[in-house]
Amino acid sequence: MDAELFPRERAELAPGAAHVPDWLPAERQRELLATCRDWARPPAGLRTVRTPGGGTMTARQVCLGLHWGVVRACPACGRPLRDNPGCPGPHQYPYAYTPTAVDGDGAPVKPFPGRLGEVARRAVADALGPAAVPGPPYDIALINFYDGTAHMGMHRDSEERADAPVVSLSLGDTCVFRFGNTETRTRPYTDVELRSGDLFVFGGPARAAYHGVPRVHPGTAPPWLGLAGRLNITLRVSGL
Ligand SMILES: O=C(O)CCC(=O)C(=O)O
Ligand SMILES: [Fe+2]
Repeated sequence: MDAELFPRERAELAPGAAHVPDWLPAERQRELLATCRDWARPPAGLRTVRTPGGGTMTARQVCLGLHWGVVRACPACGRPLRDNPGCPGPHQYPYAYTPTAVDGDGAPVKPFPGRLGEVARRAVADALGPAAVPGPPYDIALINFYDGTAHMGMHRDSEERADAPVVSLSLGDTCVFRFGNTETRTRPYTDVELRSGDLFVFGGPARAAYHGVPRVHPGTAPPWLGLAGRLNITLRVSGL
């Protein structure tokens, strides 16, 4: 057993940003992992994400509800985004949400299951209190798979058109999660360890904070889970 000398405490990193260790019981983690494996299958399954500069992200991803990725044209009006500053389309160049895996196999994205929305609402209530639970339903999941060498640079989750809290669930290997500020990709930031079963929620004044995953610690997943690597599931309200 990985008995802790001191139990890990829940922590509010900033107003609106909370880390709740061990939120998901072992059995729920196993179930969620099994469904992630189903979602990762084609069509519109796990893919390597291209970045605007022609590179690729090291974490691989599958989306539910709406597909997140780099687009060349406005999903609303079809014109090249750079030529289209006045378009009311729901995009923020060069990333956007689209109904199909435009940068993958082109298939329609898998639906967002209502039960994940319930998980998200419970998570927000537990982490930030019932008043923080948003009115509109959660309708997007981004599932990122990290092998031992993958990481994610500092970024903001800004393609949504709603300010509902982002709910993050982690499975498998422990990682360093860097939670920063709303102004810059650099300091001040706080590094927290996210382990299998941990919940992290950021909403309110922390919703637009930069964050990233500088490191995964390979081989640290709980042996009973049966996962080599790390999965992170973020649940979001699109507002689209
Ligand atoms: O893997 C994580 O913990 C964070 C993922 C993330 O920031 C994202 O999907 O936008
Ligand atoms: Fe993010």
